[in-house]
Amino acid sequence: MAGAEWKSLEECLEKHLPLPDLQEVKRVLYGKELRKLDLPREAFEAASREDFELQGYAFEAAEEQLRRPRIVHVGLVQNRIPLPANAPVAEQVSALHRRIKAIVEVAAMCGVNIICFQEAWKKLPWTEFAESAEDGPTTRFCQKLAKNHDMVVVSPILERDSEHGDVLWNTAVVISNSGAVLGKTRKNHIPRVGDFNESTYYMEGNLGHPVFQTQFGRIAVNICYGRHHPLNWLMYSINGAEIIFNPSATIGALSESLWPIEARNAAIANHCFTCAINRVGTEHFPNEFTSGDGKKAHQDFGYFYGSSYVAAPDSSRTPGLSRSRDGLLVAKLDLNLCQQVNDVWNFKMTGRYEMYARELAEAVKSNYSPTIVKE
Ligand SMILES: NC(=O)NCCC(=O)O
Repeated sequence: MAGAEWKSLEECLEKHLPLPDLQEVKRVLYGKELRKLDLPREAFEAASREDFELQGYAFEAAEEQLRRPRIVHVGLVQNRIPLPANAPVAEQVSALHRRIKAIVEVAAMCGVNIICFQEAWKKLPWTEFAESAEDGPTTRFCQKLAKNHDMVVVSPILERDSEHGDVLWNTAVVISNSGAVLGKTRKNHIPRVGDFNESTYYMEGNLGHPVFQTQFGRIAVNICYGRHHPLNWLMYSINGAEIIFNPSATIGALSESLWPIEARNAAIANHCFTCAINRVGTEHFPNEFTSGDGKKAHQDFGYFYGSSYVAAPDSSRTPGLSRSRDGLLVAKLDLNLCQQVNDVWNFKMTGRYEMYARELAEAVKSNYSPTIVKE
């Protein structure tokens, strides 16, 4: 399993494939080649000074007679944790805030309207990271960023809900570009796979599938492991999401072959844009742990492979950010594309939701027996 030394799938293809083959491979793997965004020189200079990758791509939609283009620039941020996992909690938080601030400043130079960070999660002693979604230090920090840069901020945190007995949740706070907290959404599906046994970390989300109306479009957040659940994406889409962010923390050995497929498939199946964001690097913990999966005790989860990307309803997608570096991916979207693709493929119209609702309602009953026709 490659670590940081294997930079990206895209770099590998470009290095090894002759141009005509490369073009066909890109057509199949990426839908089509997207135009690179002409981002400001100062943004590239700042990104290089701060040592993170910056890439930008544009998704186009057809011109319409009655609607003007609905252009929005999204920013996806992937990063290593700046300090080791056993550094004092307050120092880790400040270092993360400093790193994010530097990246958000570059996003502002690139005209980003909505920015989303990667997933946040951990257990003891990292429960000390947990904070109020409404007025914790990270939310207050993000409110300032949002207001200063006129940018919607999606901020995944570990939430401590002190109004309900200090319950911990894996939460994304959505902050309007006015600086006001628009609301929050919680991770609906908690992984019980390999080392990612988060069932002892926090509870399954209880807020359903909220969609947030922002000045730039309707957005939702499907947190990490939720991306394996097609119905989770579906419900955000049924509630009207035009862009679904998927802040994640996942490692190569477990999910790298799933990564390019799942968010991209969700964009296609739901006539919306999806933004898949993964962290970078290997994180070491002071104590060994096992996950009862037959593997030897170890002190890290494995390699978080970055590779953040944006996918569109017409099956096109951006290349991924690198597997090894912090990065900011800027994508220019025309939200008109969602309805345009819907009008061609009609997945909502042909979805037969009433039939599935009826069948699922039966299937979850304890006395259900599956319909299997036998000779
Ligand atoms: N953070 C998290 O839910 N990780 C689970 C692993 C995965 O979904 O790939």
